[in-house]
Formats: sequence, C-alpha cells, structure tokens
Amino acid sequence: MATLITPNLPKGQLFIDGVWRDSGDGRTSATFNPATETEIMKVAKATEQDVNDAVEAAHKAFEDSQWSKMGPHERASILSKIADLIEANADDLARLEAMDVGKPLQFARSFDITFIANLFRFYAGVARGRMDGATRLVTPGADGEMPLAYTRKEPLGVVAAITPFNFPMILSCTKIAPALAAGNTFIHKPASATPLTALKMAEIFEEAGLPNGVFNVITGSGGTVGNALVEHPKVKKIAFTGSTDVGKGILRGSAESLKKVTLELGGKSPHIIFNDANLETAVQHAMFAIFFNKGEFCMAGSRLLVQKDIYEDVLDRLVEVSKALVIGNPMDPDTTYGPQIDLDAQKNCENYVDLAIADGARLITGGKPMKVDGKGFYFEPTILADVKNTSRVAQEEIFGPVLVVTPFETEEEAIALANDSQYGLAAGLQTENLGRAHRVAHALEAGMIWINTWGQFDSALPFGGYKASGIGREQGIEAMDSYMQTKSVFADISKR
Ligand SMILES: NC(=O)C1=CN([C@@H]2O[C@H](COP(=O)(O)OP(=O)(O)OC[C@H]3O[C@@H](n4cnc5c(N)ncnc54)[C@H](OP(=O)(O)O)[C@@H]3O)[C@@H](O)[C@H]2O)C=CC1
Ligand SMILES: CCCCCC/C=C/C(=O)O
Repeated sequence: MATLITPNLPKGQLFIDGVWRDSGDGRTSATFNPATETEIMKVAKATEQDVNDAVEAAHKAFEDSQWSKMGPHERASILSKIADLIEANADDLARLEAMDVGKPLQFARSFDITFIANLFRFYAGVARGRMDGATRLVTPGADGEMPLAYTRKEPLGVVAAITPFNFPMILSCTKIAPALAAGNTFIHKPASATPLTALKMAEIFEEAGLPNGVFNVITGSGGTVGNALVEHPKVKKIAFTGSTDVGKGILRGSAESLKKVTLELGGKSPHIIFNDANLETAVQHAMFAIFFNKGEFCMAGSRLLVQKDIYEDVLDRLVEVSKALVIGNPMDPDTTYGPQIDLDAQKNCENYVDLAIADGARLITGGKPMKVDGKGFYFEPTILADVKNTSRVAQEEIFGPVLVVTPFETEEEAIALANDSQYGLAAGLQTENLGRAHRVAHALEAGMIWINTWGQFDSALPFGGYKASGIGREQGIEAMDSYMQTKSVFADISKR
C-alpha cells in the first residue's frame, strides 16, 4: 500500500460569528475512520444555546447588510477566492473526506474537489450578472401612461443547511454557494459521522474574507442541532439532503414558522438496458451506477432492468466487470471501492440480501460483509438477479452496494416497471435507438435522466427529485430562486 499521509486536521470546535469556540457545555463526540474502525478526532457537540447563538450571529450579520447589500463584483470575488482556496487546500480536503467517509482518495481529489471549486465559480458568475429582476408591462393608468413596474430579487435572511454523510463537501456546497451568492447568511450542520471537511471549509471561508457571522458551522446531533434550526423562527430557509423520513419531519417542523424548504431525499433509481444498447459500455455504466461511492449514493442506479433476450449475457458481463473494482483502504491511491460508513450500514446491506434471497432472488455475486487487513465496514459488491419489482429489496432504498436486476420484454413494460416506485430522483437508459432514447426519457418519472451514461453531474444543471425524492432543485440558475424572494415594485409615473 502507498504511504498514508495524515491531513492537517481542522479545529474540532464550533465556528460562530467568526470565532472558534467549544460547545456551551464542553461536550464532544468522536468521528471514526470506517476503513480502520479507529477514532480520527473529537468535535464539539453543540447545545440548543449554541444553535441560538449561531442564528443570532447570522441574523445580525444579515441585518448589518455588509454582506447582503455588498456589490455584485465584490461578493463574486469572495466566492471566486473561496474556489481558489479550495484548490489550494485540495490535498487536505480530499484526505479528510476520504478518511471520514471511506471514499477513495482518488475520487475525492478528482471529482469532489473539482466539482465544488467549479460550483463556487459558477455562482460567482451568477452573483455578478444573473440576479436581476425584470421590468413588466402592466395596465396603463387613466392618462394612458404606463406605470413603471419591475421586480427585485432579494435574499431571504438566515439559511440553514442540514447535510448527510455520503458527499459532505458536495452536498453542503450545493447549498452554501447559491445561498451566499444571493446575499444570505448561513449556518451549516454537517452529519455527525462526517464533520471534518465542514470544519475545514469554515477555515477557508474565514480566510476568503467573509464578514463575521455570514458563515457559521455547528456540529452536533440531528435531534438537537438539526431540530433547533428547524424550529428557530429567525431561520428563513432549511436546505436539507438526507433520508425521506427525516425530510418529512423537517417539512412538518418548518410549517410552524413557514420556512422555505428544499429537500433532496432518497432514491431507488431504475436503469434500463435495451437489447439495442452497446453492451460493453452499458455494463460499465451499470457498475458505476451502483458501486460508485460503495452504493452510498442517493442517485445510485440500484434497480437494473434488462431486456429478456440479453438478460443472462448482461449478468455474466456484470460479474466480470465487477472484478475490476479495487477494494481497499480509501487512502491508498489505487483503491476504487471503500467501506460502508459504519457497522449499521454494513448490517443493513446484509439484512436486505437475506431478505431478497428468502423472496426468491438469485445471488450472482457478493452478498457478505468483509474486511481489508482485518478491519473496516466493507460489504462485497453484490448483484441479485430475478428480483420482483414488488419485493422490498426493489422498492426500499438500501443505500449500499446491492444491485437488484429484473428482466422485461417490451419498452412499455420497462417504463411501467421503472415508474413503479415511490421515488423519482434519477433514472437512466442504454440504447442506440435515438427515438427510443428520448421517448423513454420523457416517460420516466424522475428529476434527472441519463442516456447512455450514468451520474453526470454539473453545477450548471439543476438536480432534484420527483415524488418522494424531494422538493425543489439544487444547482444551476434554478437553485437561485429558492434562496431569494421576489419583490414587485409598482410606481405611478403619471403627471400630477
Ligand atoms: N437526495 C439526495 O441528494 C441524497 C439523499 N440521501 C439520503 O440520506 C440517507 C442517508 O443519509 P443520512 O445522513 O443517514 O440521512 P439522515 O436523514 O439520517 O441524516 C441527514 C442529516 O439530517 C440530520 N438529522 C437527523 N435527524 C434529524 C432531525 N430529527 N432533525 C433535523 N436533522 C436531523 C442528520 O444529523 P446526524 O448525522 O447528527 O444524525 C444529518 O445531518 C439515505 O437514506 C438517502 O436516502 C443521502 C444523500 C443524498
Ligand atoms: C458522479 C456523481 C457524483 C454525485 C455527487 C453528489 C450527489 C450525491 C448524492 O446525491 O448522493
């Protein structure tokens, strides 16, 4: 194995109003490396009073207007500086993410870091030139004079993000970058399992010159910190990514103070391989779709639908290409497949495999927990064939490396099976028939469709779910509207 370089660890404290400090009662919790099962470091466990302090600081920073009314070029240059600092700190950020999440270092470095740097540059551009309102033609007054009617886009105030463990940097920055671009102030509560890059990012925001209180990080449990943010009347918006159950609770909790809410929730995304597909590339995409990030990937292509006449051929090819995964310590530069986030996640995969087999599924490969060098919460890349779409393993999100494969005969049947799910986050299809590609893409009930690929993700392209997969969109120009409110101004300019 290559030498493992320990990154510079961040401060394990809360960052409130530009100051690093311990939690009010001094309590901490530990974060673990899922590949070695060892503690990395302790981080502060915030109290409700800490949450209140962060909200008051963010509220004061918003009212001060130093950030919310800053000119577009100045605000954009701070966002661009954040992107530069992300790149300057790329090695540390990637190593922290890899050891905290169990994500292969090579992917954290090449994909996650590149994506978030681009994201801040994209929203710097939006802050500079795409936040304008519009002038509107309205009914003329009695003298025939057209009133001056126009709209303004204004920030909301304090925005809070509650984020999950699987892509900590990406899924927080998709909220932070547009919210700051729009002039809001921000509080981030990262997942308890993966707080490290959130703390490192706060150091970067501080260095980039955000005024005190504009960005705050509070680590601690969802039950205490998350809930207190949801209930706080001075928080105007919650941006959440995580499980559908917690998302529903956040929606209910936000109702009392009528907060705006964006929810990115679970998925059980269907991936269809038609008999006219290029099977070599189709199978590569199918593997990536389920085993990237060890299946801890909300848009995992976890239900593979394969046309009957190529079904056994595709299964054989899947087993063959899955052997190319390099299972190992995520810090090793050659590793492409790491451990699940914790023991519960590993057990969850095992339980679903048992359930599927009891329900008549055929285990093609994998199916068992495993260790690397005697450690880690790894689960073998797993493929289950002959799975009924009505079975639990085809309907419930596993959030792990377990692919279920189901045969179909016709295009109509493939669409019906694909849409027979409570979720609608993503879907994809492999075909060489251009008409079929777009016909099926239009028929699939999902917020993101991939044709002859899987998982393409870009800061310019909106992302979000249909059905139980969420509310609202992140990324792209579309995300900006959810961090702003529109004011209409109507001025009578007739002669007096
Ligand atoms: N659509 C998408 O983009 C994505 C969806 N997901 C979904 O997330 C799930 C896995 O992620 P996981 O992190 O376990 O999801 P959770 O929903 O358990 O947690 C997500 C975040 O919510 C916090 N939280 C937990 N309970 C509450 C509460 N009562 N009030 C407020 N906040 C709370 C968590 O804090 P703490 O960590 O302290 O418990 C964490 O920060 C998957 O099942 C998947 O469906 C994941 C990634 C992307
Ligand atoms: C190659 C796709 C990377 C997507 C990263 C962010 C999304 C994660 C998720 O929603 O789980």
